[in-house]
Amino acid sequence: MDVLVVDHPLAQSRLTAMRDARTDSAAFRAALHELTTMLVYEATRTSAVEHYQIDTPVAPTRGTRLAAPPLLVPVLRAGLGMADSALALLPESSMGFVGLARDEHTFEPRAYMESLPVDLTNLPVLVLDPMLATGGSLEHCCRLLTERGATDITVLCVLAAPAGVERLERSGLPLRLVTAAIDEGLNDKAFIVPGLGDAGDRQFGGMPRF
Ligand SMILES: O=P(O)(O)OC[C@H]1O[C@H](OP(=O)(O)OP(=O)(O)O)[C@H](O)[C@@H]1O
Ligand SMILES: O=c1cc[nH]c(=O)[nH]1
Ligand SMILES: [Mg+2]
Repeated sequence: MDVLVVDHPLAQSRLTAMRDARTDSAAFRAALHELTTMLVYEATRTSAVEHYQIDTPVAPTRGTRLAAPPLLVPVLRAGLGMADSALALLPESSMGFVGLARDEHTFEPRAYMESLPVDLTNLPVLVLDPMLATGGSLEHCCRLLTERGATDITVLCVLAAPAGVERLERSGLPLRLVTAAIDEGLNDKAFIVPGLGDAGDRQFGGMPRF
């Protein structure tokens, strides 16, 4: 699996703001928006392009656009905070949604929402979820996508734990991972260490578990 760590100083400064326990929800969301812009920019660096003819005010010239704008798939809740900035950079993209909540005791993802196109053949997909911890949630999401024919999936996250990276690698799914950092590991509650806490709660506040 191809793994890209975006270690640009501007990306790392947004990540630091997100890690800092003193950062309030508004500032956390703002840092996530800006960091997502940088992650999308790096993730699409190698995207296929097509050329077409345009006229500047001075002369005809060759224009460039993405050959196939990717389907964006934020994983609810935490991935919602990445959706707007990704769509701003990729305005021709469509968006699908997957809702997953990790069980606090088993750490297994529980699916509660799935809104995706039926056929993803020949469509690149950009999955948005800030956290790759055990990897259970993102593996589940990516399987939903490959069951619909996706063969070109880029997972965009803010933080990854080595266990999650290994799990995605072992899954054999057609994935690429773009992240701002790979952290030390997981604690006994399967939270990333040093991490940033619960990315959903830090954006939107705590919520009762089902
Ligand atoms: O790699 P894993 O061990 O599966 O953990 C990562 C998942 O946990 C978080 O979501 P969470 O279940 O907390 O839901 P939320 O976004 O609603 O807070 C995060 O956004 C990932 O989806
Ligand atoms: O550290 C973690 C692990 C899973 N989900 C989060 O939001 N944070
Ligand atoms: Mg959460």
